[in-house]
Amino acid sequence: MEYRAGRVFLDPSLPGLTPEQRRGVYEAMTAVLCQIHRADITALGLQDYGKPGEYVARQVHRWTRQYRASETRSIPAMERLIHWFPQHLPQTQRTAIVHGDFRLDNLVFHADKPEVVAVLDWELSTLGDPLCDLATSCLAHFLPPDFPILRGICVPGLSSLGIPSAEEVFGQYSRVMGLPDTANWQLYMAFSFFRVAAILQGVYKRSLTGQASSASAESAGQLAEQMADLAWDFATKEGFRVFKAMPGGAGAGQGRGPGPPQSRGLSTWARCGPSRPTGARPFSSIPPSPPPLSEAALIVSPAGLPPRVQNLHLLLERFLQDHLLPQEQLLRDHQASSRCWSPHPLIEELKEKARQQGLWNLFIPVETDPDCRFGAGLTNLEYAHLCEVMGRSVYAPEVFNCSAPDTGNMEVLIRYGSPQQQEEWLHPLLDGTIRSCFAMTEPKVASSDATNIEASIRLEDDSYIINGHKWWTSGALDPRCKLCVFMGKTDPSAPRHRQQSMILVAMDTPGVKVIRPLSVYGAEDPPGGHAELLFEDVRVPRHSLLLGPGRGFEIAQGRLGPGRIHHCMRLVGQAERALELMKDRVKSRVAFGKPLVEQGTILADIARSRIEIEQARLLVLKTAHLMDTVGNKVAAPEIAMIKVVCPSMALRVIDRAIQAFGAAGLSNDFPLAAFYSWARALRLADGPDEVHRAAVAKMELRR
Ligand SMILES: Cc1cc2nc3c(=O)[nH]c(=O)nc-3n(C[C@H](O)[C@H](O)[C@H](O)COP(=O)(O)OP(=O)(O)OC[C@H]3O[C@@H](n4cnc5c(N)ncnc54)[C@H](O)[C@@H]3O)c2cc1C
Repeated sequence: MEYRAGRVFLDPSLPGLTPEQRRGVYEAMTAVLCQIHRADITALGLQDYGKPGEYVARQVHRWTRQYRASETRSIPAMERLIHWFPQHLPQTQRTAIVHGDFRLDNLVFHADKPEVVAVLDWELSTLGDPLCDLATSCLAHFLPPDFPILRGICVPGLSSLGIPSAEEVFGQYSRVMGLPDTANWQLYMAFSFFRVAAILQGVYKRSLTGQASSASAESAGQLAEQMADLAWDFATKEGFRVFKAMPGGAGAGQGRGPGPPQSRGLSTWARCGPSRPTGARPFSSIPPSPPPLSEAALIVSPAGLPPRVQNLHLLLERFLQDHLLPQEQLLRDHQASSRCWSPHPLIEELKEKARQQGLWNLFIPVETDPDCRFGAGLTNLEYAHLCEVMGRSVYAPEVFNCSAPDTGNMEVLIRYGSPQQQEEWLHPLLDGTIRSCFAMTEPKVASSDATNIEASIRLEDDSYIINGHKWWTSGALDPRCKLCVFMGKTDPSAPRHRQQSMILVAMDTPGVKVIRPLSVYGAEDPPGGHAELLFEDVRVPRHSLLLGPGRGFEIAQGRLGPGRIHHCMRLVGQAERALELMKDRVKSRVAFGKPLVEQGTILADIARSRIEIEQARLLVLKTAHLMDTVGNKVAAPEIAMIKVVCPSMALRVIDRAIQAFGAAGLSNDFPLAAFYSWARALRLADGPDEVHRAAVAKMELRR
């Protein structure tokens, strides 16, 4: 050993470096690992440095033993892994010097150049399978930034930071080492996380016996389970790869066989990095009718989500718990104060925090944004679980830049906006620096039938002149609202569904007048509100029209599908929170000599609520799954069904919670009253129940 001066990077996201410098650092890391693995053991006289061969098998055995010795309860994923590994050991293993703990913070870098000058911490080094080191070097790729024992870089948009994805790291390694491929890398990731889980379980056991005492030691038990789940997720992907490679395996494709039946992990992996193979999710070749739902295809619990999404789920839950729910009363009080029409500064602070954690623009479906240019590349099904968490607080969607009507407007701009429209409006919306509204409904006509809309959009020279009377334009009163997506008629003589167009109107254009805020059960929902607006000879440039004249319905269809399901996902979350509040309340209040929870009617109400939430959630998840696999058009019956089911379900659950709370349930001291009025509004907003039921019946009769 010798003294070497240089830099040690403790934060793997490498703050303060440019994307090129970050890439350079990660490439140097893999390059030095190749150098270590190339070392000639015999020439160095290190033949006895460890046992040759069977390294992974021995390691699995060793960590299984360690785990068993510190087991405090059964961790299902550990049991599955212990059974799985011996049957899936690598067929061929090279032997090299293995560092044993090869991580970025164990390297010293040159002061100016992306070059490793020293490798530290060799205490676990031995002879073994070098791919284990490579997998260890990629652990951070699958952990969130605030993971307690190892800072992670599992955030959306990793490639924009310049950091190569784990897949790219494995690719670089196999190129430099001249290996044919490292197709079984997921096995090595599974092993690495298995080892981390076993270590954490050991820490947890020591905390129980008083040998290790800190808050993080106590939480190690929970983390051990999470790591085991992550390991199992990689194991299932590896199992699926082997299954596909077996004669008849891939072609059979029926989800039956020795491997797990779904490739969800593979597609998730493909979406994580910039090198997502084109055609990995063949949307265009999807059959037109819904395929049978296999058990694994429909992930009904967050525990079944791919690791990256599980992490987002965990981060969201923690964010709500730590930062948002404790501040809700403050925000409610602000909304009831005389300053209510100015957004509370806390919201902007929380937005910044959420953004730093990668909890930002998660709503954009991978189908709309296959290269993850704007969002996190989640499927609707994955987002359903995350959006449900956001539904727990009425303030959450805005904090994560996932709130209506901005989400619908952003999706419209991604799908149909010209580069100029995207530059002007989409980017500030994605950044959360402005907000927007959507003006379709009019007071003078029954707007549940959008063909009734009377507002006019008339071409004059190089401008469109807009005239119309709108109401219930949500969000229009927010001082940050700069854009209105306006629906009106460009050609009243065209066929019924070709008369309407959508056009982008800057809110400060002369002629846009706010008449008043409308109220829902007396509440004006500041600072966005629901505005009655007058558009009088509003002149906007010709290029503000979206997609083209007469294409308003086409855009509305693209806009409303995802928007509707997002409302439903959030309503499931609202209902969950209402039930949770109800359970806490009835355990702590005593009436007529016993806790309320012991009253039969209360028990029946709790049971009814649980049953109804589960039913609604399953239908929401099925709808999301269909949207992912067969598209919004084929999923139209389910989209209409959930739009009817969820608001009514939430209303019943929230109403029972309010009843159990007594008068307090109606007050501003709890979120229940706001939940109730919003759920009620959603029986109308985005189309009344009757219209959706009529659509379901029509489609049913056509079947
Ligand atoms: C809180 C809130 C926020 C909103 N935000 C927006 C927004 O941001 N932008 C926007 O443009 N609009 C918004 N809306 C308006 C909403 O979309 C409309 O209220 C809705 O489409 C119904 O239109 P309407 O109010 O004109 O009702 P109408 O069309 O007059 O219908 C009235 C009733 O008639 C019945 N009905 C209608 N059709 C049928 C049928 N086929 N069969 C049987 N019965 C039927 C239903 O009971 C319906 O509720 C919002 C509404 C609310 C409450």
